[in-house]
Order: sequence, then C-alpha cells, then structure tokens
Amino acid sequence: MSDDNSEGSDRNVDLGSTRGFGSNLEESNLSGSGSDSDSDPDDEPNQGLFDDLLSGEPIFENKEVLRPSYTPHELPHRSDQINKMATILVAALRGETPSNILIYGKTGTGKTASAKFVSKELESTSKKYSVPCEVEYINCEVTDTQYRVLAQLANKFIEENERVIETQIDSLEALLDDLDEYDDTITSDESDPDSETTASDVPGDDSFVDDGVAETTEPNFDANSSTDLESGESEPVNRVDLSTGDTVDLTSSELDSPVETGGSDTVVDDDRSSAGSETEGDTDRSHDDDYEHPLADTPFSSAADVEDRIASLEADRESFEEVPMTGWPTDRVYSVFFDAVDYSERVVVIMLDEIDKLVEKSGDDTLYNLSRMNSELQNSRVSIIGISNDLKFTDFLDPRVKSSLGEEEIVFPPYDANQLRDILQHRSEVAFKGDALSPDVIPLCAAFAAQEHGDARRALDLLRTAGELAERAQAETIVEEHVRQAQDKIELDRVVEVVRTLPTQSKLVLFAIILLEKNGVHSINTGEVFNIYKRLCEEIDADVLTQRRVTDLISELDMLGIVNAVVVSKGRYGRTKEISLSVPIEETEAVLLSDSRLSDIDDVQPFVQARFDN
Ligand SMILES: Nc1ncnc2c1ncn2[C@@H]1O[C@H](COP(=O)(O)OP(=O)(O)OP(=O)(O)O)[C@@H](O)[C@H]1O
Repeated sequence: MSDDNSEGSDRNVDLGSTRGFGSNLEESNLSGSGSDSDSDPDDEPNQGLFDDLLSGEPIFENKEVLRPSYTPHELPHRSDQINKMATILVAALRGETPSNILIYGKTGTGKTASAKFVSKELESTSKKYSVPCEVEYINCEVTDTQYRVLAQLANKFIEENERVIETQIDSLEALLDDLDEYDDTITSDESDPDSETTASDVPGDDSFVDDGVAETTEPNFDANSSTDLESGESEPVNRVDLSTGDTVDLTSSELDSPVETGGSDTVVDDDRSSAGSETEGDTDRSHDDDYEHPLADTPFSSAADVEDRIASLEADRESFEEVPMTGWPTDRVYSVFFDAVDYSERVVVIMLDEIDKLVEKSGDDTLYNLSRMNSELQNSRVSIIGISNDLKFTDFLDPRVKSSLGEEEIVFPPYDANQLRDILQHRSEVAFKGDALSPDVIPLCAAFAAQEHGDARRALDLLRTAGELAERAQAETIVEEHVRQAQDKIELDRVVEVVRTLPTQSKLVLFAIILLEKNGVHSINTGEVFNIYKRLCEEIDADVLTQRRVTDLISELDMLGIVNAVVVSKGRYGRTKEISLSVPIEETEAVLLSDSRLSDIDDVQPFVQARFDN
C-alpha cells in the first residue's frame, strides 16, 4: 500500500515537465527523479485515471452510426415506401404541386429516416436541374403551436430568401465588374490605331452570322437589345419589365454563359470576307472571342438596369422582418410566412413530423391554413408531408383538412426480426471493429426489438448499449450476456424517464401503490389505492381527485406499462381491479422521491395503516 503511494507521488514528481501522456507512464516512473525546478504546474502529468480505460482495444470503430441522430445512407426494407414517396414528389421537379402525403407507422419504423432521405434526394436533384424546390422539416413535438410552426417556417424562408438575394447581388456585382472591364477594353481598342473596332465586333445573334456582317448595321445581342458600340454604351431596351419587381433568376452560370454567336470563327470569317466587311483579319477575330458583351444572354440591357435590379433586391432584403418567437398576432405571423414563401417561384414541401402532437396541442388550424394556401399563392406552391405514429389523429381533423392532407397515404409496417437483423448488420459493419461481435448478438438484439413492435430504434439502442457495456467491462467481444444486460438497462431507463415525467397526481397514485406493495399488500384494489392517495394529497397540500378520476389514472399507468391492473369478478360483490406494480420498486420509488413535492413526504409508514382503518 505504502509502495503504491510512493509510486503515485513519484509519478507526480518524475513526470514533471518532460513527460507526456499515458503510454509513457511506466517508462517515466522508471526513469528516476527529474528536476522539479523546471516543471510548469500547467504541464503536470495526469495520474493515469483514463489510461487504463484507453488501453483496452475499443470495440467501436464508429459509435455515431448507431445513434438516433445518424441518418443512414441506405434504408433496407423501405424501398417500397421510399419509391412511393419519390413518385409523388417528382411532381415538384416538374414545377407542379405534389399531392400532400400522410405517413403512418409505429415508432421506430423508419418514417422520419425515409422521409428525410427522400427530401435530401429531392433537394439535390432540384439543384442539379435548377428547378427551385425546398423542403422544410419541423418536429411538432417541439414546435407544437400554430404560432411557433408559422414563425419557424417564416424565419426559415426569410433566411433562404436572404441567401438567394445575396447570391443574386454577388452575381450582379460581378456582372457590373465585367461590364467595366469590357468598356475599358473597348475604349483602349478604339484608341489603338491598328485596331478598327466597329459595330461588327460585337457578338450578335444567329442572324448576325448567318446573314453576313454587311447586313448587320445595328448589332444586337438578341431580339430585344441593341448596343451602340461606337460609343461603347448600351441603350436600354424593354427586355425586362423591371417595374414588376419579378425575381430574375440569375445564376452565375447564366451570367457566365458565352454569347451565342451562331457559328464558328470560320463561318464568321467566310461571311465577313464574302460580304466585304469593314472588319477583317486576326484582330477582329480575337475580338469576337475575347470581348463577348457581358450583358448578352442576360435580361439586362444596360449597367443602369443591373444597378436598378440590385437596388430592388436590397430593398426586398430590407423589408424582410424576422418573426419573434412570441408576441405577434397569429394572422400577422401567417402573413409574413405567406409573403416569405411566395417571394420567389418554387415548390415548397413542408414536412411536419409528429403531426399528431400539433393537432393534439393546438387543433387543426395550422393544417387548415397550410392546406388552403395554394389557392392564394402567386409564385410558389406548397405541399405537406405529415408524419405520425398515431393512426387515429385524423379523426380529430376538420373533414376538409382530413381529405386535403390525406391525398396520399403511406404506411410503414413494423419490421420483423429478419428485417431488423439486416438493418443491424448494415450498421454494425461500420460501427464495430472487425470481430467485436459474437455471432449471436445481432439475432438476439433483433429478436428483442421485434417483440417491441418491430422498432429499429430499439434494436440499434440495444446493440449500442451492449457494445458500451462490453467496453466498460473491457471485454474484447460483445456476447449474448451484454445484450441481456443492455435490455434490462434500457428498460430501466425507460421506466425512470416515464415515471419522472408523470404529472404530480399520477405520481401520487403510483406512490400509493408502491407503499401498499412495500407493506406486503397483494392484490391491491382501487379503493385501497384511493385511501392512501387521499392521505398523501393531504400531506403535501395537493388537490384530491375523485375516486373515478383516480381509477382513470391507474388505467393510464397500466397503459404505460408501469402497473398491471386486471379486472376480476368478485361474484355478487361485483367486479374490481387488482393492481400490481410492473416495474422495479426501489428504483421507481427513488425517482418519485426525487420530485421536490413528493420528497416532502417523510414518514410514509402511518399512511399504510389507512388500509386497515377503512
Ligand atoms: N430501414 C432502416 N434501415 C436503417 N436504419 C433504419 C431503418 N429504419 C429505421 N432506421 C433507424 O431507426 C431509427 C428510428 O427511425 P425513425 O426515426 O425513422 O423512426 P420513426 O418511424 O420516424 O419513429 P418515430 O415515430 O418514433 O419518430 C433511426 O436511427 C433510423 O436511422
């Protein structure tokens, strides 16, 4: 013992300023004492707290891929649902409005993962083909009121509009720079006596080349624009009605695209020579190549046009007003959202995950407003994808909303054990080191999760937790026992979470049941629970609910799997519920007592007597 201590203190001294981390620890100890004088306290070596833990071969290669936040690139056994979604949403890429979609399925059946996968594909394809289409995802469990949903969407679209404006302004400014450069070059060419720059130097449309230079007395970029190149100035023409303020989609590729001269140099040369053009020779040919007019193939006919457009974009940007997270009247929020969506031509897909939570919390107003938007939008189109694991929530919807929202329905059935096995197999290849898994681990995780209504999230949790437990035990491989321990741990964690988040009244009812069980009462009935519950309420000054309401709370606890309540017939005494606890008593009691209100109940013993008093 004393040796150990001295070794520990040696460590402190010896490692001093010269030694690094763990792997050098032993070696450093052996190296004898070093000088104290030059040791910097900030560089003090660690005492190896983590070294042992780090020294074990880690089981995981990449644990992140087993976490719920990871979006897989492949979703085995969901191709039917994914293809169906894609078939509906492809309309957006054709500039049409896709039907609204309702996605149903129990928890962990891959609804969110599949919908996100499809929307990623949709957005990237829309970029590829330059068809404006955006997907906005909202989790209604978090954003659960009409105000918040609309505000969040409004702000997202405002942000997106600002981004688009920024890009457009950048491109327009680059265009102005090009114009300046072009003007400078033309001016310097004009002052060069060797170079005879005339109107025919300007790139023109097809007719310019085809018809021969001689005919092209007034060069033009296209049917609507004309430029006096001798003065080097562009004359404004009515190519674009700037007064409408329509968004001009100026991508940099459009801006950079070369002017169509309508033919090769050879053709141009031939035409020119045969037409006896004023412009001849190499210099002119190089002008055609080098000095394409920057405004050709743009909707602008002069620098002033471009500047006007920049000013109007800047004014638009100034006019955007971010919605605060509270405080505005809802119709104002709606109107800002509406304008933000309609700012430019595009198809917008709004994905409302856990949509049932939104309806439960704040009715169907949001869905009503969103589903009738298309009839009023001028530029854009909106389509909704609702995701829910509650199949019944549409019963609470206004029939119009229900039929509009459910234009297309896609069901995600639970996975069976074989499918879960495939999913786990795919992930485990990336998640674990080579032979970290013993062969029975994946089948066991899949079997446990299949019992839980085929929940892939549960299966992945089990596999990850089993890996963590094995790692903690410094085992080299994950074995069946780790999976069983993981199953118990997850179950306990679930119970703790459910109990912790119960409302106080339910906690009191549960506490009453625990007290009865702890005092050896079996086959507890509702009346007994009610009596203890009443005393507990009095003790902490809580409202006392009616016995009927307490019976309902017991049924809710039963549904949550915390208690087991069976109805038994007592012959001529009628029927009664027999209640027992389905969760570990100690842990559950500890969670209840961690609630500050319940922790006031200190001496619980006397309450149990109530059973015998009544
Ligand atoms: N076919 C699959 N292939 C790979 N991973 C999957 C598959 N299905 C689901 N998962 C994974 O399972 C977890 C749960 O999936 P997801 O969140 O999509 O379920 P959900 O049906 O939306 O559940 P909830 O209704 O609880 O939100 C995620 O980590 C997801 O990546």
